[in-house]
Amino acid sequence: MADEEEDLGLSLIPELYKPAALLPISQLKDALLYTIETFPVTIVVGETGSGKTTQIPQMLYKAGWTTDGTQIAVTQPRRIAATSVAARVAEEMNCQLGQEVGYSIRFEDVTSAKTKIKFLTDGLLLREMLVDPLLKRYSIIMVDEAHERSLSSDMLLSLLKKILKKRADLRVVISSATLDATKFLDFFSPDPGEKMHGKTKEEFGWIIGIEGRVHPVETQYLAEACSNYVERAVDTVMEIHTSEGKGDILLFLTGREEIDDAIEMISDRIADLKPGYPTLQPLPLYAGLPSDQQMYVFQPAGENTRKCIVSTNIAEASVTIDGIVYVVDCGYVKLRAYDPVVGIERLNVVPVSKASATQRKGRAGRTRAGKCFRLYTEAAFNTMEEATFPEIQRSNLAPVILQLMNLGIQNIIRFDYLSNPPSNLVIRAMDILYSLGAVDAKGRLTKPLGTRMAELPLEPMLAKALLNAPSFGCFSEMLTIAAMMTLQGNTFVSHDGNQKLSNASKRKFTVAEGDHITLYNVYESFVSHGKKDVQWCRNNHLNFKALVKAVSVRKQLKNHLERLGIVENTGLSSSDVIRVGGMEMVERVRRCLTTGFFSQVARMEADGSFQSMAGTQLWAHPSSIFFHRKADWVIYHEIMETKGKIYIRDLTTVEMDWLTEYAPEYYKIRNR
Ligand SMILES: Nc1ncnc2c1ncn2[C@@H]1O[C@H](COP(=O)(O)OP(=O)(O)OP(=O)(O)O)[C@@H](O)[C@H]1O
Repeated sequence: MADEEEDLGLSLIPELYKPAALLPISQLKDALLYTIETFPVTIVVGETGSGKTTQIPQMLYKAGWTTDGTQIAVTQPRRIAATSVAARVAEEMNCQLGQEVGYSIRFEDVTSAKTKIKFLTDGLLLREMLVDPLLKRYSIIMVDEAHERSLSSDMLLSLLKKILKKRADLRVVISSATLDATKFLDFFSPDPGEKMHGKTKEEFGWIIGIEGRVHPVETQYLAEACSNYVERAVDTVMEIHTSEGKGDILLFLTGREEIDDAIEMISDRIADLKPGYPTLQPLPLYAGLPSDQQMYVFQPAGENTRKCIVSTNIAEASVTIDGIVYVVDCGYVKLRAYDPVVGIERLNVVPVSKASATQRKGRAGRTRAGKCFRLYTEAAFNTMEEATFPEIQRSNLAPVILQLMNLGIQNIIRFDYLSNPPSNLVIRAMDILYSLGAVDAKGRLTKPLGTRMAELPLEPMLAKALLNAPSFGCFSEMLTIAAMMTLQGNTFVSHDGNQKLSNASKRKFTVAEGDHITLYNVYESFVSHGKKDVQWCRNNHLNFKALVKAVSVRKQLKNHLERLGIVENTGLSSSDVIRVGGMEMVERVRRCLTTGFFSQVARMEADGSFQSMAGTQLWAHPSSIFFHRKADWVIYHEIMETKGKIYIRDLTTVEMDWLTEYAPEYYKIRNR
C-alpha cells in the first residue's frame, strides 16, 4: 500500500546528500526563528527526516544565539543518537567534531571551549544541573524526541519548567515527529489568567508543524497476523535481498537474543543462496554494544554488498543511517516494567505504539525513497496505543529521586511531573534510599553520604559501595570493579559464535567468590599486558575496546571521587594490611559490596536455583560464574524477569552475618 504522504518532489534529486536548503524545515526557517525569539517555549512537530534535529540548532547558531558565549544544547534519549547526529552536524558545518559542534554522553565528552552546539543525552543534561542548576551556559535547550517519554527526558522537562520561571532569557524547544503537542504546551504554560515574565498562557508558547517529507516511504502490512515474527522477519529480509533493488535493510526486533538468532538464521540462509546475489552482511545493534561497535552500522557497505542492520528500538528515533532503503518492523518492543512489591524489573515484550511504528518507518526515506514492511496487519496497527507508556510510571525511581533531591527538590510527591509516578513506585524508591542511608527518616537527603551518592554517575547501590571502599582498604579494587560494571556484560566476546571457547577463556579469570572479582582479574591482566595488547584480548576472548573504555571510566570515576574528597585510605592501605590478589583483599571487596547491595541477596538451593529473602525463585544469568558453580549466600547487581524466569546478574558470595553487620536496621525491620 503506497503512502499518501506528501513527497516534495525532492526524491528526483539524484545525489545522496540533500542540501539543507531542500529539507522541508528550511521553508519554515523565518517562522521558526521568529517563534523561538518571541515565545519561551516552542513545540516543533514535523515528519521524520524533515530536518528538526540537524537543522534547527544550526539555524539558531547562525541567527546569533551563541554570540554572547552561551551554547545550544540538544538532548537525545540515547547515546547513539547524540553521537551520530553530532557527527553529521559537524560535517554539515564543516568543522571537526568536538570543536564548534560536539557531544557529551556518560564517560565521554567530545566538546571544547569552542563548542557552540552540544548534543547530549537527556540524562547527562540532568547531571549538568548539579554544577549549573539554572543551566546558564545554554541560551537554548532543545529536547528532541520528547515523545519517547524516557525517565530522564520527563525529569528534564519538569526541571526546565522550574528553570523557565527563573530565567526569562532561556528558550526551550521541544521536538518530535509524533508528539501530543498540546499536552506538552499546556504543561509549560502559565495557568489561565496568570502570567510568567509578563506573558500570558497564549504568549508563553507556540506549536509549529512542519509539513512534508524528503522522500516517500511505501508501507506494506501483512494480510494475516504471523505467529513467529523472528522467522517472518528473516523471510522478509531474504525476500528483499533476492527480489528488491539496491539498498540496505534495517530490521527492528526486541532484544539481543532475538537479534543473535536472526543473524544466525540470516547467515544460514545466505549460505544456501544460489551464486549471483550480492553479499548480505548482517550487523547487530543494541544498547549493550560499546559505542564504537555501534558506530559500525554507519559505515557504508562494501562494493556489491547489502547491509542488514538488526536492531532494537535504539535505532528508532533521530538516527539517520545513510543507505537504508528498507525497514522491517516486527511490531514489538521490550519494555521494562519495575515491580515495586518484589523489586524486580520485568522485561515484557509488548506491541509497539503508533508513535514507535511511525518512527521506525521514518528511518527509511531519509536519503532516498524507501519501503517499510510491517510484520502485522493494518487492523493491528489501528488498535495500537498512540504513544509509549511513560517510563516514569514503570521504573525503579531511586536513582532519579536521589538526583532530584540533590537538586533541591524537597517534596518528591508534589513535584510538577508531566505524568505523575504511581505512589507505590515513589515509596519503594524512598525505602531503598533510606536503607542505603541516602535519605533520613524524615525523607531528607543525608550529608555527606546522600549528596555524594547523587553526585557519582553510578546507580545508588554501587555508588554507596564505592564510597565505602576507602574504609575497607579496597579503594583501587572497587574503582576497577565499578568501571567494569559499566561495561554491562560486554567484557567477553565469542569469535564466530564459538561460545565454548569463550567460556573456556573466562574460566582462566574466574574465582570462586564470584563475578565482580572475576571482572577485576580481567582488568588487572589487561593492565599487566600493557593495556594495548589487542592480540592478547583476542586470544582470551576479551573485548579490547570495552576494556580500553573501562580504563578511561576508572580514571574518570577516580577524578570524581577525588573532587568529592574521597581518596585511598593510606592509613589502611599499607602493604601489610592489604595483600592484593590474596584472600584478604577479596574479603574486603566482598564486604564492601555488601554495604551497597545488602538488600539484593539470595541463597543457592540444592537444584542450583537461588531463593530470595522473600522466597522468590531466581536463576543465575548464563553470564554469571554461578550458572555452573555452587554457592551459598550471594549478593547480586541486577535482577530481571524475562520469559517468565527471573535472572540475577553479577553475583558475589557473602556471609550471612555480614548482612546484619552492615545493614542492621534493614534486617531488623525485615525480621520483625
Ligand atoms: N548521517 C546522514 N547522512 C546522510 N543524510 C543525512 C544524515 N543525517 C541527516 N541526513 C539528512 O538530513 C535529513 C534531516 O535529518 P534530521 O535528523 O534533522 O531530521 P529529523 O526531522 O530530526 O528526523 P527524526 O524526527 O526522524 O529525528 C534526513 O532526512 C537526511 O536527508
